[in-house]
Amino acid sequence: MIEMNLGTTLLSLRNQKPLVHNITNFVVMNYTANALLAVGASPVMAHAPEEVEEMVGLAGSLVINIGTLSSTWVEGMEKAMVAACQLGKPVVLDPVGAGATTFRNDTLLRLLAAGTPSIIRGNASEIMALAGQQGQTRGVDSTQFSTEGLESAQMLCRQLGCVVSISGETDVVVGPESVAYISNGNPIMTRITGMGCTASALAGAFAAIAPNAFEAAVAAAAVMGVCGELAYEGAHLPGSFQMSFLDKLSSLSPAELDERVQITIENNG
Ligand SMILES: Nc1ncnc2c1ncn2[C@@H]1O[C@H](COP(=O)(O)OP(=O)(O)OP(=O)(O)O)[C@@H](O)[C@H]1O
Ligand SMILES: Cc1ncsc1CCO
Ligand SMILES: [Mg+2]
Repeated sequence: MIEMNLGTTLLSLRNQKPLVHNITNFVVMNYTANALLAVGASPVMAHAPEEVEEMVGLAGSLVINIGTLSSTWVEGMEKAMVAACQLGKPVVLDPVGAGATTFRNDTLLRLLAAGTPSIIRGNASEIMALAGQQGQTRGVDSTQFSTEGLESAQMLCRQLGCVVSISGETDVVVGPESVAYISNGNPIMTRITGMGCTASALAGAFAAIAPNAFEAAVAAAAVMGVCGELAYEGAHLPGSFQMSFLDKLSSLSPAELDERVQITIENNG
């Protein structure tokens, strides 16, 4: 069974301060950059096709989030994906709204043809839609429980050769050998936009420094969940919770993470 020391991984992130190149959506850009800074990483947002290849060269990892697409952005995402894969840099793909529109579905096919992400992180509806299962995607919020996406995630993991992380009440992280269940967090996290996008950005930060993609995805889910719980202790409404969550990302100690994380790891298959 896999041994993981998440506190040490968090410490390593803060010591190494990886540069995370984000091509993400207009809704969450500012919050995501602040979350990456708060946890101890260094964010850069850059989507122009003219510069993404150079930026990927500087970064420790790339996060592609398809939340608010346009044709020019897709061109930038595709170029960045190719460059990251050529350079061996980890890529996190957040398939926001997968299954909702033809444009999103076609874009995801294009990106997956351009390269293989290290981690795909989405909610259950998105992961099920990406796997070709008839999910019930309406927009960007899930209509399914995370555990309902397990088979889809296992299929994507096998077919694409990447880690698949499904967020929700329990976060389910599917790797080639193991499946991790992380049951921290608070339901208020669904009342604020962009918590999933933040989870993907953190997965990018951890992917830049962790020994493997599975550990990176687990660390991101654990930090999200534990900080969600800590933030809720002092802030019960969405506005103050959002600010408190950033504070907890920066004040969370490695020991606190190890103490509070609720994780079960099983063999995959
Ligand atoms: N019911 C819940 N209880 C506890 N934590 C939750 C719950 N639902 C979601 N979370 C946590 O909230 C974060 C975001 O997950 P969610 O599934 O809402 O992402 P998402 O749908 O992609 O969000 P968005 O698209 O708004 O960014 C994750 O860290 C997840 O663990
Ligand atoms: C609300 C919303 N719409 C497109 S992207 C986004 C942010 C959460 O995914
Ligand atoms: Mg999302």
